[in-house]
Amino acid sequence: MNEVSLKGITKYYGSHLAIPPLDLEIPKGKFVTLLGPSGCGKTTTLRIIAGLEQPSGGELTLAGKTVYSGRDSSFVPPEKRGLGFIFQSYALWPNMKVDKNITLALHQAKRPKDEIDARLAEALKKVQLEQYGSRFPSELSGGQQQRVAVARLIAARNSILLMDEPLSNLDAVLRTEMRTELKRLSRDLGATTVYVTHDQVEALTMSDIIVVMKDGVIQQIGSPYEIYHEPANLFVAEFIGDPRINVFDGILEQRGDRSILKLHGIEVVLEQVIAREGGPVICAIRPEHFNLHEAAMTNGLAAEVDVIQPTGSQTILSLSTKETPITALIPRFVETWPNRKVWLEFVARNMMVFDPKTGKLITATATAGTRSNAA
Ligand SMILES: Nc1ncnc2c1ncn2[C@@H]1O[C@H](COP(=O)(O)OP(=O)(O)OP(=O)(O)O)[C@@H](O)[C@H]1O
Repeated sequence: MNEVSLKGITKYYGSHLAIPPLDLEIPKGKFVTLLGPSGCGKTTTLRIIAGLEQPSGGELTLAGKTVYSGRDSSFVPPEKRGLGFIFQSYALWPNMKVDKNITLALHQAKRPKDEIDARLAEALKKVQLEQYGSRFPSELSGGQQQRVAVARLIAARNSILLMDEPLSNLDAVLRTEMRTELKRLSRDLGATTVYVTHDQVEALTMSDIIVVMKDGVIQQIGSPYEIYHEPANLFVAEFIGDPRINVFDGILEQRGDRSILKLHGIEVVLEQVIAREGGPVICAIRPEHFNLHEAAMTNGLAAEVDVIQPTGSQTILSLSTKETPITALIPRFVETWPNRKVWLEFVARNMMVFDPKTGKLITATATAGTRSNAA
């Protein structure tokens, strides 16, 4: 049974339809991220699950219990849904010390004192704030306050956790640390987590399942691998990946038993035959999927290295060609490029092809990229 189930959920703000009928099934124990650009309806969807927003129609079930139904207008309020929240602002009570902030809900639920003390100690230990129980939130750094919010979730032991951009106020180093902590928390609690972000790195690093949304409509539901390597459409392909995927206009030609892509004067023989008539298509290739050559190649795209940006383990190269700017990513630290002229080889296996009218993927690039799982 799915832990969170949305069936035909809609949401109007006045006459504005923010969420057209939305179906989403979230399996128990999974870390699911709602990802998309600003205004795509991620927060509204999360607030509907939380009960902070009343839908306009549809049905919502949590752990098999209907908490909203448009049919009879039944609505279970947030405090009765048994959910744990962590939002952008940590929502700590400023006038309560850390230990009270963590245990407030347990006191309200009239749990026995021994149990509350034990859960508090465990939660403070998990977030390494054992010495901070008697401080006020204002006496803590932003990262420590965030950890108090995490400790509150640990102590509450909710089986469904809802998180809305919880890391957006943190600096880069803390953000990476907290990413690990939240992922560990979700795993250790065996919780079903619904996480909202517009940050694709967070989505890729933390999720079991990513739900990509645009204008309130789900574009794709898949594992991080599928979303990255087999994007359902051009929107997903362009939204995921940093640096962005390179996109070209191309022509598909069927020649004998081969499908060939022609773009910018070069030809790429595709590994699979595409079962459709030849004609204009949109091709896309990720920056890490070029091979760069110093010597001229007949079937390589001539380019000039324009800007070099080393990021540490990788270097982003901005290249110019006669037709279009291209971004390439190479897996080493590069500061200078002796001879600016290069030839870009397209790796056919990694070329994605999209329908120019619908934007839908027409090649299944299941073999793209290298998928590896530690033994
Ligand atoms: N209280 C409100 N009143 C009117 N319109 C709203 C309200 N809240 C959200 N909307 C609209 O609903 C749509 C979805 O908003 P929502 O906040 O869910 O998007 P989001 O993807 O979470 O964006 P962001 O990342 O910027 O928070 C947007 O068009 C927004 O303008």
